[in-house]
Parts: sequence; C-alpha cells; structure tokens
Amino acid sequence: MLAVHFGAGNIGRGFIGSLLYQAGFQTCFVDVNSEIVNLLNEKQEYRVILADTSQEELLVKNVRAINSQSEPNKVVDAIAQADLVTTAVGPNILPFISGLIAEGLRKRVQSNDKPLNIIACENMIGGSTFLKEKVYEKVSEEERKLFDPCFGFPDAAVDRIVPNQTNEDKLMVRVEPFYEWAVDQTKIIGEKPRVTGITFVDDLKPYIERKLYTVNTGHAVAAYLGYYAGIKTINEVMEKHEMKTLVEKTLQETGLLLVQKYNFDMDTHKEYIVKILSRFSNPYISDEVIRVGRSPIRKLSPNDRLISPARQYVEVVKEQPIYLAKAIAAAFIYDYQGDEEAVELQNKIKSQGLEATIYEYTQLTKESALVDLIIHQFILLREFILD
Ligand SMILES: NC(=O)c1ccc[n+]([C@@H]2O[C@H](COP(=O)([O-])OP(=O)(O)OC[C@H]3O[C@@H](n4cnc5c(N)ncnc54)[C@H](O)[C@@H]3O)[C@@H](O)[C@H]2O)c1
Ligand SMILES: O=P(O)(O)OC[C@@H](O)[C@@H](O)[C@H](O)[C@H](O)CO
Repeated sequence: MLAVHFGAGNIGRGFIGSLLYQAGFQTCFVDVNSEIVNLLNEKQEYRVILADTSQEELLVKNVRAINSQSEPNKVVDAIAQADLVTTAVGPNILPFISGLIAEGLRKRVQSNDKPLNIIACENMIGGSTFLKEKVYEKVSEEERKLFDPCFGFPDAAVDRIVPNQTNEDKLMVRVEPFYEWAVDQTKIIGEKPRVTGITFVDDLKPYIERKLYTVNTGHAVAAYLGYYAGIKTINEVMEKHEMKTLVEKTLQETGLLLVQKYNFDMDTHKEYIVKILSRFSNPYISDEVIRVGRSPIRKLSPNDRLISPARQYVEVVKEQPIYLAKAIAAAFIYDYQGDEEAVELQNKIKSQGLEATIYEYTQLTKESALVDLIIHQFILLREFILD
C-alpha cells in the first residue's frame, strides 16, 4: 500500500508518517526541502522518539521522498498509483499543492479506477474541503464529474504536539506521546483507510472545535501572552502562575461555549482541559512561543482558534469573553520580526490604526461588541508595556 504525504515536517514525520508505517504503508513524502528529501531517500528510515520518561523509540521504515519543485512529474505518477494521500503542510500552503494534486488525479482517472481519499491534516476547520475546492478550481466541469465518484476529501482533526527541533540526526523527530486523529467517515469514498489510530466519526465538528478551541486556543494564549512577557517556551509560560491562570480562564470560556453548544458533559470537559494543560507543561518538550504563535493573521482569521470561539461565545453564552479578548489583543501586539505575518500585522496597525486592522483581518463588524472589548484589552496591555 502506498501513501503519498505532502509535508515531511514535524507533524508529517512525527505523527502521520509514523502511523502510516505502523499500518503497513510505504510512505512517499513530498516536500520542497531538498535536504530532508535527500536524507529520506538516502536513509529510507527515520526515528521517532517519545518525549516522556520512557524515551521510547520507533524506527519508521519504508519511506522515500520526492522534491515537488524539481520533480513534479514523479509526484503526479505517485498520486496516480497511491492508496491514500495526506497533507501536513500548513493551511496557507494548501492552495500551492492543489495544482499537483489536480494533475495527479487527472492522470489517475485515465488508468486507475480504485477510489482514493485525500486527507488534509492541518489545524483548520474544513481543511480537506478547502483543498478540494482548490483542486476543483484547477479542473474542468467534465473532470469534476469524473472525480466526484472516485475521490473523497474527508475533513480531519489531528492532535499531537511536535515542536520545532534541531537534532544531530536531522530526520529524527521528538514527539509527545499523546495523539488523536479523527476523520469524517461520511466523506470517505470506497474503503476506510486501515490505519490504527484514526477514529472515524460521523460528525467531525464537535471533535475539531473541541480540539481547536482547547488545545490551539490555549496554546495561542500561552504563546502571545508569553511572548509579550518575554518568555521563550510554552512550558516556561505554564510555570508562571499568573500566565497559567490566564490560559485556564480562557479555556473556561471556550469550555463553557463547547459544553453549551454540543451538550458535552461539564466534568469530562474539565478533565480534558486538565489533560491539555499538563501537555503544555511537558518538561520533555521545549516548544518555542514563536512556533506556537506563528502566522498571527491566520490565527486571527474569522474561523480560527481565537475569533471564532469569541464570536460564538457572545452568541451562545450571551456574555463577553474577557479572556479570549485579552488573547486576541495579545495577538495584535505580537511583533516577532522573524514572522512575516506579524510584521504585516504591525505595519497595518501603524498605517491604518487598530480598529480598521481588526475589521480587516477578523471580519468582525462595527456592530460586534467584541471590537471594543479587544481594543480595551489592547490598551490595557499596551499601557502595561509602556509603564
Ligand atoms: N507541529 C504540531 O504540533 C502540529 C500538530 C497538529 C497539527 N499540525 C499542523 O500540521 C501542519 C504542518 O505543521 P508542522 O508543525 O509539521 O510544520 P512544519 O513546518 O514542520 O512542516 C511543514 C512541511 O511542509 C513543507 N512544505 C512547505 N511548502 C510545501 C510545498 N509547497 N509542498 C510540499 N511541502 C511543503 C515544509 O518544507 C515542511 O517540511 C500545519 O497545518 C499544522 O497546523 C501541527
Ligand atoms: O500549527 P499551528 O500554527 O496552527 O498552531 C500551533 C500549535 O498550536 C499547534 O501546532 C499544536 O502544537 C498542535 O495543533 C497540537 O496538536
């Protein structure tokens, strides 16, 4: 069985690649990083180490890689023969890989009538659906009709903390022991991929919202407030009582929303939050706030981990989400110069002011009480910096 996986980065190698190997797949990674591509082809295996007391090691074998920039035709051929296609490249990159996927599917319908599922394993709601839209923009109406019965794009939620890391062995990747991979089985075409570790569900929305608005919201709060306080890593943030409290208070807000919206059991959800907080404090992982806070414009977009739960909190809980507003304000203050989106955001605030910048990136409107709340929290944080 052949899996083609786009993105041989942290989550690609550390999570998806390791589960695919354990399920008996040969994995062909597709990436633009020639160093990683060459190493994968040279070694054909890599190590995944668990970041806990056990330091357990898994040798992931049966892997190869293609550089999609220099050998796009090989990617097309691999997709034409694959049994599964997955991605972990980042939401902003999906449009850039959609052309190659379209080419691959175009070639495949001519020679291979086996159904194929393409699963985007990205931190976003509706990632595979978005990828499908981008692929379908590149093919004709006639081809879309041919593709529909053959290719599924089931959405997914993936959870495993894999920090950026520099190891002597450049292929090795250190990962937290916890993982979760939920896939919308209603959108699968043909047989479900036989991968132990995937949970197939009929309704992905509660899974993805619970994950994104707990793990990723909590992470974003820790990253932006941590950066603001001059702290380098997430576990250092969690060691500061007042910071940890801010993360907890924010997760109480998203928790209340999730419990009311999905009828989750409150005690079970509280336990889920406790588990997430303990994952953030894992002493075996050093996860920089600049990785977790990366791409603030994406993280401030309407359907992502900050604005979406804040807007829904107002609608569902009918109160003001003070702590989410504080986290959003901290994201608008985030000015790390090594992050293109942070630089763009700060330039926008300088040139057009905070209020117009909020409207532009969050798509909140003048009618939303959230805007004043965010501005208020922004001023409080700014005054604190200037003091
Ligand atoms: N790291 C985590 O803890 C984690 C956990 C769950 C989900 N995710 C999600 O997984 C995705 C990847 O995150 P990551 O942390 O592994 O990032 P990463 O930067 O480590 O990996 C991304 C990989 O994609 C490659 N890439 C970039 N452009 C490409 C292109 N055009 N074609 C093929 N490959 C390309 C990069 O070279 C890199 O190897 C993101 O959507 C992220 O939100 C990450
Ligand atoms: O990958 P991002 O930029 O969407 O979010 C950063 C982190 O919150 C994220 O990578 C988490 O580590 C991951 O989602 C845990 O499952």
